[in-house]
Amino acid sequence: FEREELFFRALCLCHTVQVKEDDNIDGLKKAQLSGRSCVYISSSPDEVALVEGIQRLGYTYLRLKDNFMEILNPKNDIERFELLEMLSFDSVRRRMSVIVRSVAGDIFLFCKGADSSIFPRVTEGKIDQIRSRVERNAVEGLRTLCVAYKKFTRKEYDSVCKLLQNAKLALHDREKKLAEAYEQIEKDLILLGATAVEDQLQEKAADTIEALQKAGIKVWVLTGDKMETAAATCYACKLFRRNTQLLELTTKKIEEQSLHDVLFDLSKTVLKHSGSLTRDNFSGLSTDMQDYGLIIDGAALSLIMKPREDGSSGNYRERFLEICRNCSAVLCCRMAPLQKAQIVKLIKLSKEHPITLAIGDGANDVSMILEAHVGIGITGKEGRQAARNSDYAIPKFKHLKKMLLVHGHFYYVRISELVQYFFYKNVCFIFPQFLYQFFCGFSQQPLYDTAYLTLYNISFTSLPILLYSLMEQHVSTEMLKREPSLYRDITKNALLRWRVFIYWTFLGLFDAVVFFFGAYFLFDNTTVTSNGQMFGNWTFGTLVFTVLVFTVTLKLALDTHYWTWINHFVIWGSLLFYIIFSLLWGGIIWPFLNYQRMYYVFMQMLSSGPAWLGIILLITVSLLPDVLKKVLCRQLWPTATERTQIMSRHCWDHISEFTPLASLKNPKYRSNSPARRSNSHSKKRMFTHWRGNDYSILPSIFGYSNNRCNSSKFSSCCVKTFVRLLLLLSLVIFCIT
Ligand SMILES: Nc1ncnc2c1ncn2[C@@H]1O[C@H](COP(=O)(O)OP(=O)(O)OP(=O)(O)O)[C@@H](O)[C@H]1O
Ligand SMILES: [Mg+2]
Repeated sequence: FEREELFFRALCLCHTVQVKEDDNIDGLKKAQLSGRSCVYISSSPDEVALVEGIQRLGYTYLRLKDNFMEILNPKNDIERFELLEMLSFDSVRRRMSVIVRSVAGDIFLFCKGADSSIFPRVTEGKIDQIRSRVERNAVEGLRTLCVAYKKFTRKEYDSVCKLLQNAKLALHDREKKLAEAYEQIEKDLILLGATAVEDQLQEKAADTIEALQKAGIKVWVLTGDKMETAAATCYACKLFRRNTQLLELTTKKIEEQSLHDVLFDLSKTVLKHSGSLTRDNFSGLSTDMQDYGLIIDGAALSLIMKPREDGSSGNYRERFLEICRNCSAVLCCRMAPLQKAQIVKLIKLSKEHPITLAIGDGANDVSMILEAHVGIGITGKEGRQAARNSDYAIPKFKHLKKMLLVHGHFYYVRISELVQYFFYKNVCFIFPQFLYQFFCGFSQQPLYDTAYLTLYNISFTSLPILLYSLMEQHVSTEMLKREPSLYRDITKNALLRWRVFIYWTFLGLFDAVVFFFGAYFLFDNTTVTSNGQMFGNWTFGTLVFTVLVFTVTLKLALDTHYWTWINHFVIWGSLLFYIIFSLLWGGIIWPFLNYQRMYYVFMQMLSSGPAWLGIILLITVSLLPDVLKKVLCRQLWPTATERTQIMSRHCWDHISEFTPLASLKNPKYRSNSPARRSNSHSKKRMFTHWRGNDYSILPSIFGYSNNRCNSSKFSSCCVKTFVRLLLLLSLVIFCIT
């Protein structure tokens, strides 16, 4: 064969592609019948691309059967090669080889792999020409591979066989021995040529990365690819921009200067510009500063990680991390899979202890996916290995945006409310019992009836928070997607800090004190109902419990922004259920109870005017501090999310004037919008379905809101009507009593 012909045969034979044989037509027939349309599958998309590409030049890989690889050449002859050995690909060696025997009896080794691993092994061929071509292709962002071959004599092949056999049968260090054998076999090659394959970015990759950066997430790219290719990809996905100054920490640089000097120079450069301003460490870039992008390769990384003789490797690592902290993006190229994991670990254990997320699609990403706090696998062309080892699997990279910025945000808010609300409602529940035992000296008797004790957490107050933790959307999905910076409001565990936790606990204690002493003073002054009956201890407990159930449920109603009919059903339903249960529990003589302590207690309590007044006043007083705090904080120090909430109501408010609002493009809103628009014309007001009561309802109830009241049609009206009714009722009762 000529070298050129050998090159094509090498591409046809040196791969792990399988031919999919469906419809009972094997590759051969299919190729002959229907103009060569075989379906190729492989875990490496590059190989599929190469085999398909070579097909266009007239060489069709047909199949591998009984250890014979068949190819159809441009003259329509079928050539058969016996596959003798396969030296499979791995990401450390970065190359693979096959040893085949032609019909004429010639034995060839075909090897293909990364330029960095092929060039040191070739001794012949147009080396310089091909090298410069490969460089040029890589700069354009193409994935390049080099192809080389070697011919074995019979004797040479026998010794190769023996070498491989020994390595394969070794009981100890088999991996190492195999690697050594491969190293010996794949040398003194003759360079045949190089290939370049375009690796297109997935759709919206650039958009996703931009959004992640705006959200304050620092993006690092870890790849096995060549530096030039990887840098071009980073430009294409806007990780590097035109004004990004690239800093290189590569083997080439380290060969010129020592590692120590390179690190020193780089840290001097990055610190010079950042000056006294401290960057937000691992959580993003500031726009007003010079942007730096760091490029580091695998060899340089292993030098940094290598412990020095004096045992002071920590020094280099720290300096490296210091440089990374001051760069807006970091690109790690020519990384072996374990190095990817090493990097993740290094960041994870750095002094800020940032939360790491690794996302990848190939088998070489598995180790870093396992190492990171959150591992995400993309199911795609490179098989399912990454997805199978991940915490979450997604079909496309672009889904990461919605997953983190929308669902991640929602679930964080939901979970944090769930956890703290649970503490809160149980503090409210338990603390009055302590007060009761302490002040009233009833060490044996509980404050609440057994049924109330049992049902408080499992039915009276369980469903509303459950629903909240599944459905709450404090801002709309569209808004979160459009404004990635809202994610910064919840970074660094903002909603589960000690400060917030202590606030909730204090709120619980305050409410408990209000319930108990409120009821206590009420009982001190009014111990007799209108018909002359005395109030007892059980009535006292029932009163406290009623206030408790209403307060904690209404507190959640006030926190809910996203109102659907299910929320209404569950929240008002829970309260209704409590009332109906209490009426039945005390209103009927239950045959299965030996004694009935609660008989007629609830009804008796409701028949007393002061009890009604007490209940309403206590609920209002216990809800008030939280409402006031929220209203004040919203007005004085609003977070970005709160500003968006306020803004979005304004948008709806003036929608008749500014109709082209982005969210109107969303079909969800579009379907509603005509009705809404006509509504807005008549009332000059726009109602939104969600964004129920973000504590601007309450100012509007009390008449001091500067936002025109335009909250959710149903929910806000319900809440407002409810509060107004309560106020009215308490006034009436107050007058009567
Ligand atoms: N099937 C293959 N045969 C020969 N060489 C390959 C093959 N696949 C990849 N290579 C070479 O080995 C290098 C490292 O591959 P590896 O799979 O570790 O990373 P990658 O695919 O380049 O990038 P990423 O880490 O983003 O998946 C590649 O850049 C390429 O040059
Ligand atoms: Mg790969």
